[in-house]
Amino acid sequence: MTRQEIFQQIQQKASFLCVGLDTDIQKIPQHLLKAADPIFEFNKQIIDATADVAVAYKPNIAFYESLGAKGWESLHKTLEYIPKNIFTVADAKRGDIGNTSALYARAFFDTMDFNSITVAPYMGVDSVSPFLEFEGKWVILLALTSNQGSQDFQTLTASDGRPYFHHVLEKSQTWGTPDNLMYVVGATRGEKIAEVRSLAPEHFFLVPGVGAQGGSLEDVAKFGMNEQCGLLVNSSRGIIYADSSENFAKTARMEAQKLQEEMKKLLDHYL
Ligand SMILES: O=C(O)c1cc(=O)[nH]c(=O)n1[C@@H]1O[C@H](COP(=O)(O)O)[C@@H](O)[C@H]1O
Repeated sequence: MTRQEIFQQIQQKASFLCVGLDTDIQKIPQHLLKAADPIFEFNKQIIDATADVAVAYKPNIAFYESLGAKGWESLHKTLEYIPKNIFTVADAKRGDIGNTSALYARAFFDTMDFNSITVAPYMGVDSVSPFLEFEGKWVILLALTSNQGSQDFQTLTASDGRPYFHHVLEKSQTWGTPDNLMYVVGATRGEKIAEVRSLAPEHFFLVPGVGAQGGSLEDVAKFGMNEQCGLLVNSSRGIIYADSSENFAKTARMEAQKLQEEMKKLLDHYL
């Protein structure tokens, strides 16, 4: 999927919402446990309920691989079920020496047909570039993450006096382009989003941390939006676990729609 196609979808839906499919067998409504594949059944209903307000879905791979072969099967079925015009993110946070990264890339881009994958930059160029070799696919590189531990390394000062995440943003722009590289920038880092935007004016950002982690959507738009919106804002728990009753999908839709309505206002204001 191209950058233009992602932007078109954002305009059509007046939304830059990514719904996180962090589907936890311990948290899904009890009545679904009777289904042959409860994880898929849950995802299917969430997708049906939110597809008109979501421009992306992000299954977090940990929730699936923790269940072994059955979990991978649920993931495959979920990916197949997502409408083809909606952007898909394999939130796998991979990255290893070159030949291993090449196989991770094959797993998520060939064996499965995800549009993108989250990748950790720590091992450098040869760990990231195998993912960038796939035509039409995207790397979403961790730049400044939403968690507390992001301060352990990402914001440390390098020998030239600038924080490490600045180096990640600058160096990686020699590896990929705004047409195959996005960055993860946590919503919990409000004012820092402007700093990231100044270093990567054209790139799309995947922004997790709105909802359960307390990030402000308004700040994300204020500091991060560019001419093509340039944002995919993720919420997982805030949408999919808003209700644990049989009405979960309806409530998930209401939560997703609330975010979409706020996003529409922000798009009208900033674009
Ligand atoms: O790469 C990610 O998606 C990610 C990066 C980051 O900095 N922070 C972060 O929370 N995430 C993911 O985004 C999702 C956030 O989920 P909620 O906090 O439930 O909305 C989880 O799947 C996290 O693994």
